[in-house]
Amino acid sequence: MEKMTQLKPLIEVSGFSFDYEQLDEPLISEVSFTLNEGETTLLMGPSGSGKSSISLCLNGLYPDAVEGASSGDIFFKGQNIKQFDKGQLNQHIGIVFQDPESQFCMITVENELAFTLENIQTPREEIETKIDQILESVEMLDYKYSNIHELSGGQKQKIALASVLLLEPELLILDEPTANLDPVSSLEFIELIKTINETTNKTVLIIEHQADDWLSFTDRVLVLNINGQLIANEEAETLFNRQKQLLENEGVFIPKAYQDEITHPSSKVNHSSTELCLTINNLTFKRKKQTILTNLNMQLNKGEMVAIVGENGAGKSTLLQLMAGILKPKCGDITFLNESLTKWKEQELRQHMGFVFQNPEHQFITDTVYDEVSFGMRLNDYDEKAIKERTDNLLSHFQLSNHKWNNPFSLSGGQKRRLSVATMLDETPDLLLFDEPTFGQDAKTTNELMNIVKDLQSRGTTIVFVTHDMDLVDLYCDQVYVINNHKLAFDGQPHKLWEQTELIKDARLRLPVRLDRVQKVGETYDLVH
Ligand SMILES: Nc1ncnc2c1ncn2[C@@H]1O[C@H](COP(=O)(O)OP(=O)(O)OP(=O)(O)O)[C@@H](O)[C@H]1O
Ligand SMILES: Nc1ncnc2c1ncn2[C@@H]1O[C@H](COP(=O)(O)OP(=O)(O)OP(=O)(O)O)[C@@H](O)[C@H]1O
Repeated sequence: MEKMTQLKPLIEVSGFSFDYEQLDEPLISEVSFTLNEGETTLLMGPSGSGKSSISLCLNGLYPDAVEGASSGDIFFKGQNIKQFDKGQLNQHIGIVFQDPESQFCMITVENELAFTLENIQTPREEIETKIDQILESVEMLDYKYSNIHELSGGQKQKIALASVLLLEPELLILDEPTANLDPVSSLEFIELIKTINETTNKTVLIIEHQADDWLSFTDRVLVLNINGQLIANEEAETLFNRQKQLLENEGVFIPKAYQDEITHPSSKVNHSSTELCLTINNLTFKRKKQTILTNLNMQLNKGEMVAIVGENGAGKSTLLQLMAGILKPKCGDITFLNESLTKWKEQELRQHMGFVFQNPEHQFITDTVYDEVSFGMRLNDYDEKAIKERTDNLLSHFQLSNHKWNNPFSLSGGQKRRLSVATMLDETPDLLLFDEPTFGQDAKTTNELMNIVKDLQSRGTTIVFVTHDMDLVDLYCDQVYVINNHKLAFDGQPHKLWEQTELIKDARLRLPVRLDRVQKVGETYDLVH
């Protein structure tokens, strides 16, 4: 891509440090870098390294909005950001937060977008057209009058982006923007950002754990390490070719095009028995008048690991909540361990079944990370010594020991996800339902999380997870279910699904990387096995 020959700095960060009062060590340590006008920069680093925090410092929201302090300087177009009025920088530097829910103020999609436009004094007669145009560009026009809180996770993410794009900021910061998008929406989203970057010369900063799909228009990659130091600031090609080991040690995902080996699922061990764990018979589910699922039948065996996949809004989370007994079907029946879900007592059901919500915050109920993990053990009357031992063990497994006494809401996105999983492991459940288990995780924590899940599976737990990550399905699952057009469109082993070209297209999925044609720097090779 042709970029401007004369690089003009938009943001200059100079010897910048930042710390939260709550943390023992400074989070960001004397970092310096420049974001030039029109450039696209990727910011990578392990979970908890401070990526979201530094991006909130760039638009002046932090340190004022939190109990924290900074030193060093940040300049926007040559002017120190301390000299800008509060709120003024927001119009120049737009952030799409990691958790899109946290940025909504209004109830409906239309009102949310109108509110944004009113705030920047858009003439009344232009508002409707601008809303329609932006919704069209993120393929959400059909949801203009919807209640935002009734949208699926991926749909919320698209509305959050639309809202920030309306501000026409000069710097667009996207914090893990595709984490909840289905594979095709994710590629389309990246294409949209690429077009915006190319046609409007907007500067873009993307925070992502998996860089693969962004590389075609990334100018530079910045990498923070867990001590908040900037350990890389260079072009992707040199970085991933020359610094692979360093990045791997930090837990950073190496893009597939730069990996020597692509993991093949041959090592998968099948732990499933022929005994049934959960059965769904003729399930049909509607929300208000909208049909979500029609006539679904499923049988999950004990010790099986299965994935539910499908496009955004297909009904995956709804299905998971039905399996957990959180939603009740009006038509059809769900049987868990040979007993209809309607007959289970709530407390007993929760002892046998774990549920990890799509948004981890929805399940936090205490004030400290330690209490959150030990909560279930207390309900089950464990003695204090056993509680302490098991809780400390889980915290260490999930790399949360340093945050033991912190408030769960103050954790980073990846840490919140790990905590939400840890809270479900106070006992070995018969069934563990996960909504997007690995989103927001770096390479190391993804591996560790999946190892913990595999270990549970080997002890007989049936694992069901909703995911948009086809590599995860390929590597770990015995069975995969595809929800498409309200129906169960596929039920079988992952390698059989990869043969269903039409369905993959129709359900907006993609092939796992080992089966995709991979562009390895300088050569093209076909990895179809
Ligand atoms: N408001 C806060 N108060 C105290 N500590 C915080 C607060 N927000 C974040 N932290 C801590 O700061 C560290 C960095 O968090 P941040 O969200 O910036 O990380 P990140 O690199 O974006 O992580 P992830 O990849 O998991 O999203 C974490 O250890 C987190 O617990
Ligand atoms: N609380 C709710 N009230 C009404 N409708 C809802 C509610 N939650 C979800 N929906 C709608 O139900 C449909 C299915 O949503 P669901 O969250 O199950 O989809 P999903 O497949 O998990 O999507 P994603 O991949 O985007 O998370 C969507 O069209 C959504 O708008």
